[in-house]
Amino acid sequence: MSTTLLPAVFVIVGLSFFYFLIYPVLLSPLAKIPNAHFLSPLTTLWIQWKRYVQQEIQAVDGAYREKGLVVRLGPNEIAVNLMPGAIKTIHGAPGYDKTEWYDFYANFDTRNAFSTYSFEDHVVIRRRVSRIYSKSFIQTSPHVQKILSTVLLDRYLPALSGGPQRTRTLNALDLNFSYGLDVITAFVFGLKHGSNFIENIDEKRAWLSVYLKSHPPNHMFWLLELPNLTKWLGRCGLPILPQSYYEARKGLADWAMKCLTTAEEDIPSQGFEELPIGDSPLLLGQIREEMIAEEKAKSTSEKVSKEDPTFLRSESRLQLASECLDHIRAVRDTFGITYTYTLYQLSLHPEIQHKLRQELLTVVSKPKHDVACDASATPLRTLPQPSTLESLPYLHAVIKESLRLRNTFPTSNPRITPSKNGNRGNTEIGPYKNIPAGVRVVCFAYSVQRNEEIYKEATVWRPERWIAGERKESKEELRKMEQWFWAFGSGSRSCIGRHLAMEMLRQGLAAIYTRYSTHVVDDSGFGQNGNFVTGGTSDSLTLRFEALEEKDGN
Ligand code: HEM
Repeated sequence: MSTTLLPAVFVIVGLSFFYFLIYPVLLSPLAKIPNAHFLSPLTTLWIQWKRYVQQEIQAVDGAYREKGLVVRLGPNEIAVNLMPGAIKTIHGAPGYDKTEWYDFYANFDTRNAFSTYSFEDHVVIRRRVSRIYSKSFIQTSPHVQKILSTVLLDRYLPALSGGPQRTRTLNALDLNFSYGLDVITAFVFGLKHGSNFIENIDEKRAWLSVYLKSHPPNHMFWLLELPNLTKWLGRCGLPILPQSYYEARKGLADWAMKCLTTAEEDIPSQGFEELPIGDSPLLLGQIREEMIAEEKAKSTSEKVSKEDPTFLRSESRLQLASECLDHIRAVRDTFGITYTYTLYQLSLHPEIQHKLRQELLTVVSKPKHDVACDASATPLRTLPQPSTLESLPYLHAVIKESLRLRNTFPTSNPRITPSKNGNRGNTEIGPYKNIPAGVRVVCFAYSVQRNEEIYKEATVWRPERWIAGERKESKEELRKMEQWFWAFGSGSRSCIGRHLAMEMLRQGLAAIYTRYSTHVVDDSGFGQNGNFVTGGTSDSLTLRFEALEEKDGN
């Protein structure tokens, strides 16, 4: 080597040594944070490997237990399990933006509320839909009530009907996926254009199979963690993802666009809520009207008219479709699993099931002769009042406890520390100060809601912990439990569908437990492997539904 090059080599080696070793290990503000693994300050290899083998939550949860509630996962990444301050700031304060991790959730290559990066862009999209997801709308809209009563009373209960034997054994997970999807697709497109997966089982199987191929569990690591590398390798002829993934994504997008177009054609000029009750495409119609108003405000042309379905510029239509499909995905990935988990726990705890039934029967009269024993009987046409169900403490406790232990958001939903508004380098997370901009932060509801200091016997499903007069916990302990409850996230990017989800959970449980008792037949396919049930083809929970006798539960 020429001697003139030697100094340059020394400088490069020295700088590399400083940049890759001395700075991250000793000088970075993150160096004060305990390392989840000894490699963490140097490389992301350890945590990325855990993600690759689908052990991320277990690895991070283990690190919290050993090292404390804030741990360092990589040179520029930390995990936080500190409520309420730290997590509610990370998931709530402006500036904690999203990253390319969310690119996967952009449908039609177009961002929606969930996948927008910045707080500012998100506010605009979220504002469009907040009215129809508000609690008052969900609980009073005749359209929502009609959707729920159609799906529950005309489809779900008949599916449980055991005929003269009065008993039916079935895969509850499968049925509950259909319940969630039938409700949300009707909420998005109207009953007329939504799915009827409960009754059309083959159609449901085909849809779920396409869905799973478009969210391939064994390839999610590449899609979420390394989206750019994955794309680039694909372009270079080294595809990581199977061809079936691309076909399924296209299939799902085509399905959503077809539903959207046919539902849109039915929207009358007076407005989407003028359609027959239940047929109104609430989500699609609401976003569309908001977008049209926004475009009208921007447009100089007088031709702007909502009667013209081609009015929305193509990019707005893609945004509309992207949003609609995202809400369907959000339900597919959460609701059916949480609801099934609730039925599972109630089936494992007959005494709690009995208490719940007694409470429900104080406000809902037990149907004397209905679909529970005779599918041809005229079903009851109405559901209990939403506000009445909401006031039942035992029902509330059962749901809350189930959401605590299986809220089914098994992903890290990362955010980055802010770089704007003079915050550069001044971010504080728990006891750690001067956290630089652009640090990736992950938090898991799994760990938040299993903190033994907050929830006694945290891994035990015990609804009583939430009930005044029945709990062992003091008022102060209850206040803390409420503070740490994080099933729907927090801040402006928290779950927009929480009131709909709660309504579906309450009405679903009331419909079942005033008519049936449930019993576990086979739970070997339901989350027994320590991982989350994400609805793979082999996941199942077989329950037996036994119609109640006249004397039962009273
Ligand atoms: C048990 C049921 C559900 C659970 C546990 C749940 C949980 C969550 C959580 C934790 C988030 C926040 C993610 C983050 O911080 O990045 C979220 C976001 C979201 N959820 Fe839910 N969810 C449920 C049901 C629903 C339902 C029924 C809908 C819609 C109809 C829905 C629609 C959404 C949407 C659109 C977002 C993104 C919101 C935004 O970015 O503004 N979810 N959900």
